[in-house]
Amino acid sequence: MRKIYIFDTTLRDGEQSPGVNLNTQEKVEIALQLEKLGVDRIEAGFPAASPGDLAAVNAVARAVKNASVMGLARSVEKDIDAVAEALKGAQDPAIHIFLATSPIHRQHKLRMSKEQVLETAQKAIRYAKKHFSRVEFSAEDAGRTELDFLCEVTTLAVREGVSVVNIPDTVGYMNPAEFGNIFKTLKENVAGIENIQLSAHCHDDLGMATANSLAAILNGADQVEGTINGIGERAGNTALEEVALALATRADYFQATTSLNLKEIARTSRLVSKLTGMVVPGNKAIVGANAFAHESGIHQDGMLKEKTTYEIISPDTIGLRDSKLVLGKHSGRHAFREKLVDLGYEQLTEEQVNAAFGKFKDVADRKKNVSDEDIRALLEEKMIETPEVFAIEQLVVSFDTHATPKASITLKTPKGIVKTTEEGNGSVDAIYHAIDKLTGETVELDDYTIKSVTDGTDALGEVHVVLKQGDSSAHGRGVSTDILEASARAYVDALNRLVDKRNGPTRSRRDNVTLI
Ligand SMILES: CC(=O)SCCNC(=O)CCNC(=O)[C@H](O)C(C)(C)COP(=O)(O)OP(=O)(O)OC[C@H]1O[C@@H](n2cnc3c(N)ncnc32)[C@H](O)[C@@H]1OP(=O)(O)O
Ligand SMILES: CC(C)C(=O)C(=O)O
Ligand SMILES: [Mg+2]
Repeated sequence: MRKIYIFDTTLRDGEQSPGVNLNTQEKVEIALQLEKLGVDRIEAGFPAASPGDLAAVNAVARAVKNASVMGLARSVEKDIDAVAEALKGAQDPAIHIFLATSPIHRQHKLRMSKEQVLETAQKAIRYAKKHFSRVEFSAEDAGRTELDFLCEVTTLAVREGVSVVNIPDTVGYMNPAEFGNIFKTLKENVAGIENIQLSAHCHDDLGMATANSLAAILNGADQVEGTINGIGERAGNTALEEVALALATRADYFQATTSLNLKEIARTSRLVSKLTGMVVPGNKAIVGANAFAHESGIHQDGMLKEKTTYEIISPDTIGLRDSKLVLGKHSGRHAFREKLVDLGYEQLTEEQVNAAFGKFKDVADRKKNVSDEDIRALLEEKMIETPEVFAIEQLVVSFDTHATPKASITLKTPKGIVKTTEEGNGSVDAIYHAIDKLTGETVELDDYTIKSVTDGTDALGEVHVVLKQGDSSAHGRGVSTDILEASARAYVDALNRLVDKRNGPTRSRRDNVTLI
């Protein structure tokens, strides 16, 4: 297996993400985690950018012991001096200098001819070599540089004794075939290329950074540059975790490996996200919250039978505990039953599971994710099987800050389906008036409590009421994503229990199940 060197630029190119600004302490914290992850090279910043960045790079240089710490410089002496200053005290320092080589950059930005570019690069490399034994040279915008000129620049850099020539696709313009061909061409045409390392530095403007980096590896690149979570200028850089996992998962194809301790990937990703404030999208490869989550019934069934049906990477490879089976409206009975067993409801009959599953699908239609608490709440309600003397068929509530709240209820009663509309001091009061009228029961509301059983605005609300009727009282509970519906259900549940009590010994089947 060929070793691919990992050059992490989270603290430099990653910090170039709009809105990201890491202080010294944060840079050191990330650098130490990158060291644990096992990256070979850490580009800690751009020391000429500001005294603060110079100090931060210096702090990183002094803290890190097991990776080479590097700083970036333009091909100008004062930038190189700043890197030399910043890397004082580093165990294994190296400099990264760059100069754009593409016609667009030469003409419009640098305003240099090809000859001036070659001359400037040569002078800068020579100057850098006075301070550093290891110099990396980058031909900025290499992707849009004429191939013969890129060969010329690389030949010069090799001749001047750099250790690494980096080929950046600065604007993410390349596709894998083209980018791979650059490496093949350099390998075949640059004298002495075998004495240096070739590096790939890709950006993700067209979503091809990882693919381009892998194409570079297949065509001879020794090093890949990138960032954790793919953060960076504009659409970001190559996500290093993607390259590392592609190499590890498809070692059969790439025949290459890295020195990364893959188990540190999840932790590193979380830290970088926390300190940069760059939220990792849920569907992000490898480190997104959904990367090891399965929602649909067919996939969950496959996962329960054999994980490799739907997972090419085991979550524990990157330091996560387990895959997640997320219950939602696409889930099926296999996953639902598994969840019930997990939650301690293994004694339920097939009939009870089916009834609970139907209820679960109702909630899932209204809620993005159905949590463990939601399921517990649903089951507890389902399993207390008091005979349903009264049942809500429909509830319509009208609320207006300038009018009296009204509730229209359609109720199933022993006399048939009945309907009424009543007003109240609030929406719940109107609902309870309407239910009183339809049931003909005279009760007193002794207690009413409401709580959210799960998180978020689409959480399940749980309402508890206590109704008194003469000497008798009964507790009722209702659960719904809508608190008015939960209130109505709790009230009707309590009424049913009162009637059940009045009718003598319970006819409910609640003894079959254990309530938690
Ligand atoms: C592709 C990349 O990611 S490159 C790295 C990008 N990162 C950064 O730019 C972050 C740090 N940069 C900074 O803090 C500032 O830009 C500084 C301190 C480097 C320079 O600031 P200023 O002196 O104010 O110059 P400014 O940024 O406005 O312009 C850049 C100048 O550098 C020149 N330049 C750009 N790249 C290079 C290079 N590799 N070598 C030499 N000169 C360069 C530009 O042509 C321009 O020169 P000009 O002033 O003669 O027109
Ligand atoms: C400085 C260079 C390597 C860079 O970040 C780029 O070209 O994208
Ligand atoms: Mg870059």
